[in-house]
Amino acid sequence: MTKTILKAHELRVEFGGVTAVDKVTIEAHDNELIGLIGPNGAGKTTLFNLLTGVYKPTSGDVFIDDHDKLSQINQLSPYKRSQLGIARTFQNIRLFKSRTVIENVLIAMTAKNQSYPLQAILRTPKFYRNEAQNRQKALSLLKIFGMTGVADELANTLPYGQQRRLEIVRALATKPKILFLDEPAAGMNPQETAELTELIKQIQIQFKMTIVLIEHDMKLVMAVSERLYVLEYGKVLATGTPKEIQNNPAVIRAYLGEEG
Ligand SMILES: Nc1ncnc2c1ncn2[C@@H]1O[C@H](COP(=O)(O)OP(=O)(O)OP(=O)(O)O)[C@@H](O)[C@H]1O
Repeated sequence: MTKTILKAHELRVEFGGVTAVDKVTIEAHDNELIGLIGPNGAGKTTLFNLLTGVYKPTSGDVFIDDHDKLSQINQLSPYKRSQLGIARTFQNIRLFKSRTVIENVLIAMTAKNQSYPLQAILRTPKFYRNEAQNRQKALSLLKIFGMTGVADELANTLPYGQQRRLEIVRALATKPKILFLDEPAAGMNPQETAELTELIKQIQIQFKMTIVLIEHDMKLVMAVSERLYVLEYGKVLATGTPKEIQNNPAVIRAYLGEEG
């Protein structure tokens, strides 16, 4: 039986007079890769912000799996949601640019552990033990992504494609059960996009997590998604497999305009 990991029920948010997300109901299952597509301004990023806690809904609910039952998380902060297993990357890269690659991963790992700052201040033996273990864990994560060679480089010296890759590694370092990727291919060249496509497939196989992906690059999104939701004017216009969506006349019209 497929287990629901994340659910939005009739989710709605208004900014002034604009309803950016309008009664959206979606579901993501265990180990499923969901693509979220739609024309510019359709409400994709706003929906991500509602699901990850940046915005609170005007109405409707967000649920996440918590020990095998769905728990309503409408009022939880992004930090609390990350403790429940939600991680994300952003459209604009948000790395600690003047920190090294491995420091970026370590910061993400320890951010979830509330007792860590106290251990760090007191410099307990446990702190040193954890430090060494975390470094090892960070290095093995970086190894999976072919980044051990740059572990001690400053994040802002990496080429663009690798910075995006590091953002994903950093999100994975929090051991999420659901990963939100907001336009991970934005600004990438075709070679980097092809590498990213393989990377996303590999993450899903190796980490067995639920992934929700916003992406404008149709080749990428169609290659990796098992199921798609199409948003238009803040509403769900269609849902289905990539093949069903590509052949859906309403979706084709939404992308091409009335004459399409
Ligand atoms: N904080 C905000 N205040 C006011 N309006 C907003 C805010 N955030 C988003 N909007 C509006 O909500 C609508 C949906 O925007 P959103 O950025 O979610 O779309 P999108 O599908 O992610 O677009 P894109 O593909 O261009 O990134 C737009 O009309 C946008 O102008």
